Amino acid sequence: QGQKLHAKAEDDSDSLLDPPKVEEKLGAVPNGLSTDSDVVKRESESISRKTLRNTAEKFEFQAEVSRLMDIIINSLYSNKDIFLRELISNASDALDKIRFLSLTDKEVLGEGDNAKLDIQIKLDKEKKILSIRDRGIGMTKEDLIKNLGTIAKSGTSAFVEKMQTSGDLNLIGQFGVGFYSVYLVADYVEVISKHNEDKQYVWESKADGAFAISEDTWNEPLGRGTEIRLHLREEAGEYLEESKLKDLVKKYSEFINFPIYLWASKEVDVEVPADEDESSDEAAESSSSDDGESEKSEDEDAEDKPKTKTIKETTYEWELLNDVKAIWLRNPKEVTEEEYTKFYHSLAKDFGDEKPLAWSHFTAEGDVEFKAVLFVPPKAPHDLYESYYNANKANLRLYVRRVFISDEFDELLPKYLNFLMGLVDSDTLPLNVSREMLQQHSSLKTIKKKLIRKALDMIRKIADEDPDEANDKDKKDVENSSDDEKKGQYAKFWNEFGKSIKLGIIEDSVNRNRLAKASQI
Ligand SMILES: Nc1ncnc2c1ncn2[C@@H]1O[C@H](COP(=O)(O)OP(=O)(O)OP(=O)(O)O)[C@@H](O)[C@H]1O
Repeated sequence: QGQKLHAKAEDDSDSLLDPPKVEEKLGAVPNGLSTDSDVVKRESESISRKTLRNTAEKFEFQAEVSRLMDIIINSLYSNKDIFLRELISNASDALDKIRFLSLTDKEVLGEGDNAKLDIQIKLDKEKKILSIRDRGIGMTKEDLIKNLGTIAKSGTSAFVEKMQTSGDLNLIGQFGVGFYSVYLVADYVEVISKHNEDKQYVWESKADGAFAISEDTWNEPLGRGTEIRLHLREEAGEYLEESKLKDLVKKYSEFINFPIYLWASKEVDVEVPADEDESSDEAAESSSSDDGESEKSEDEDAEDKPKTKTIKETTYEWELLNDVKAIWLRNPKEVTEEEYTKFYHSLAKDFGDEKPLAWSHFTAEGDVEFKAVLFVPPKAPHDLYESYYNANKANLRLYVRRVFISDEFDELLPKYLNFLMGLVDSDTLPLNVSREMLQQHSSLKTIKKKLIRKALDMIRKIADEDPDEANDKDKKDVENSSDDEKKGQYAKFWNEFGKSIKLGIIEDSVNRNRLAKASQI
């Protein structure tokens, strides 16, 4: 549980929070404010700034989280881009969660804009603020306290340790602490969040060991969801460039299943009156003179002079940055090796250079219909055997008719195959039932059976295609395959996952023979 330092820490809160000036905060309001409402907002904010300082609750980060943040803040790691990928991935998870809840309770989505399940990125060049907003599930005050600082996840210390040896921050998402990567580029971060069951709150921290939470009475109401505002460090100015953000979204967030928009500038040609100043002066005069002739003389003017001219004007609009496409719905023949590799990286949150050792993309037909993509990762996850008997360790994402349901269904694969990554999307399973009911659905057994068969075939194929394993007759049909690439793959597989196959031989009597074949090394 987080340690609350001061409930009413007026004196200290200045140094901790040092909230941006009134104008700064206004500058970051996502949809812009009209001049009229500016005044009202300014007023309400200057009141609430006091409230913020008076009522801000301060918390200390859990020790491991603090260490992690120190490492990130002081990191010389050059690939700072990864923070955006982590934030978008969190936004997408939050959207998946609310969409899932809406299957059994439509009301949770609300109406109008609230029901739009998208991600919005906005820049404020002047104030150097980058904000990412989603209309996902949002966080209650309690969630903010727990999730962003006080409860360290099991991956936190594992990641801190890993960082000390490898220094590779790229792996952060795999350890479940991706959020903190924001401090690679920002020195002050605000998380504004609204959950259906709570008020709107602001979490803020300068990564100096503490964070603060206040009820949000000054920002625009979010309706539902979360907005993360990054007050960028001086040297992180590149993230205020639209082109940079567009490239990053393309590179890292290709497989996000929700639209990602950027509030992007656009030069447009606008027709304006040729000599605007003059004519408006005249118009002003004529309207004030209020004599019957004024209209007539304006018309005469307009006939003599060119009426309009074209000027360039900058306008802003939401630009869609991604194709919301589900790779698993495509014909496997049309998906390239590179696309599978990238898809694997995004599923596994593993953004190294390594390709998966194998994959299988198939459609099952018959009583139970589903599509699936399975991957054998190039490396075993850091905690594969540590948590072998724990539930909720499955790495398969279950979708029903393209809607993400859960990645904690251990009914889909036996434990010994938990090292596989991938997803299953079924049209046969019902959409509008609770997770518990789904878990008991009879189709799951059939899905599981087929997945195991396909998984074992895929593993068998690693051996069959590996020239190093060429002591049996099936090798002829793979002679033409890219031998070099396949060479040594099976030994690599065995090294990483051999223990799982051995456990399978003990645990899965039905597939014992198949498993024995897969372990012919
Ligand atoms: N945009 C968001 N909306 C709702 N909850 C969020 C959001 N961002 C973060 N969270 C919450 O904060 C937690 C911590 O996020 P963090 O990125 O550190 O870890 P993670 O999302 O669990 O793992 P990963 O880094 O692998 O995505 C999340 O598990 C989630 O509960």
